[in-house]
Amino acid sequence: MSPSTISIRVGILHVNLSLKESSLSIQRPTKSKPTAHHDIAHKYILRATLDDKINTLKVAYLTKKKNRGYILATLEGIVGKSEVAKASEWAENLMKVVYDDAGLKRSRRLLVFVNPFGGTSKGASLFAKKIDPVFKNAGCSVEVIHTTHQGHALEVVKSLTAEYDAIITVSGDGLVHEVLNGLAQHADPLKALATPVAPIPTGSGNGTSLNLLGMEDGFDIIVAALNAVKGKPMKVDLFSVTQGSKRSISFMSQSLGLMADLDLGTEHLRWMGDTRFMYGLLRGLVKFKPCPVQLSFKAAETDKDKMAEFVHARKKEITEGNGVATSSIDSVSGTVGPSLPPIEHGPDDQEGWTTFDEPILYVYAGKGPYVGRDFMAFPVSLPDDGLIDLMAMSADSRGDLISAMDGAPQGNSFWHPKVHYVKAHAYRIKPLKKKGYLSIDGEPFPFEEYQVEVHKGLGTLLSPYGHYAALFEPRKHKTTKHKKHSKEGNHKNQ
Ligand SMILES: Nc1ncnc2c1ncn2[C@@H]1O[C@H](COP(=O)(O)OP(=O)(O)OP(=O)(O)O)[C@@H](O)[C@H]1O
Repeated sequence: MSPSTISIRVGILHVNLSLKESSLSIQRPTKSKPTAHHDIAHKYILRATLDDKINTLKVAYLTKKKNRGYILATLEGIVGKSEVAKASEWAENLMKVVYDDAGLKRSRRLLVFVNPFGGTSKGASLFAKKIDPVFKNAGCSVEVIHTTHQGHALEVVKSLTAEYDAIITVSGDGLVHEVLNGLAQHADPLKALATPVAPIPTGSGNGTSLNLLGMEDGFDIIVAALNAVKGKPMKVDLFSVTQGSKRSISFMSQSLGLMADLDLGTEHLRWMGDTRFMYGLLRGLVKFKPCPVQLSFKAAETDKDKMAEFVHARKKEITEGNGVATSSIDSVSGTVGPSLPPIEHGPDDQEGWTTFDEPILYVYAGKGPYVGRDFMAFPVSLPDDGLIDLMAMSADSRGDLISAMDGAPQGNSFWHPKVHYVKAHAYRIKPLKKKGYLSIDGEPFPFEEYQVEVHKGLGTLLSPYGHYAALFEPRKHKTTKHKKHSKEGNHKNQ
């Protein structure tokens, strides 16, 4: 049987390391505190190695500092000569428990893109000082590319020949968008898109990290680095956005009207970090300009309560281990296929479409609950339901907008009666004026006619949980049930 406890000498202190069921207990007994110890949960352990040339055992792990988030910690100590074989076995056993038994591959091969100009331009130094040491201490092999221009990551990924366990982006959501489009343009796109992508949040829009890691850890670059090392592949739907003959991949959101203005119209305020989105919202409130577009969609579900109950049940199923949201690295990298799925809901598809015929303040569509830390726009979004969450706000009054934004970080806008929310297979936008902003995954696109449809499970992200981390509950009392779209005369069936 493998030894569960090993003793090392750190300076003049003797430290006992005991492997427990769900943690590693580090005991540093002193005269005054003979039972002093702290426990590290298995998920935070990066690696244990024994260097038998210098009889040294090293354990690398993450630990939480008060008011500072997580930091990388290492513990190194000398093993007695007679204990070297035991220490080697102990280290191997620890690696087996924290990687193999958890279905995780050790020492991942990572391709890392660092955008030196993302967010407040701290990506390169954060990578060198904080993120890379986590990868190295976890034993990962790391190939780093500092992007020199927009489209750089796309060009590299498009013609990748080597295989990686994951592609890591050190930037915001824009670089994830670029990488996914590069994978989609690869000669073998389905296999390429099975390579998991994991963001490390150093951009100004980091909604993907929030969705994967949750509100508490979503901006913690160390937790995001841990996700790169130990997260499990989670299949996610991707969208095809078609404008004329041009097809792009979107993974997160498309927005028009107020929600696009507050993002693209505040580019010059990047120094503000994500506070610029709040500034943009206030400016939009003052202007209160309707969005000149016609929206039509192919609905799958229009009942908000049913959506909330379904997402709640699905998360519970995954948390209790009955869901199948994640897979092992080996099983996803085996997927092969010749080309991207065809467009199914092109202009020839005319059956079952509904047109929204009220003046619209904004259209927001996407996947993943958070679009930023101030707005859980799609609280009932699921990674792989094969549907896009589509929201349109009626342009009735400023008061509606203010009340709809009340509780926006918790997803409460969803319940607002003027926020029309459907789960759709596809939707189309026809601009009614020449000028406007169209933001796709936070990137500017031509304000022209387009259509979006969903490809179930086409992309892969790394996730610690196997589901989006956002917390959102079905409402307890259904007192003021929202209007159902199809029955209220808001929409025309074509
Ligand atoms: N070296 C570079 N120089 C200029 N642009 C770059 C570079 N590397 C990547 N980009 C582009 O910068 C854009 C912003 O990236 P990203 O969203 O990841 O960061 P961000 O700071 O959150 O920006 P945004 O707020 O615009 O979303 C993306 O379009 C990306 O392709």
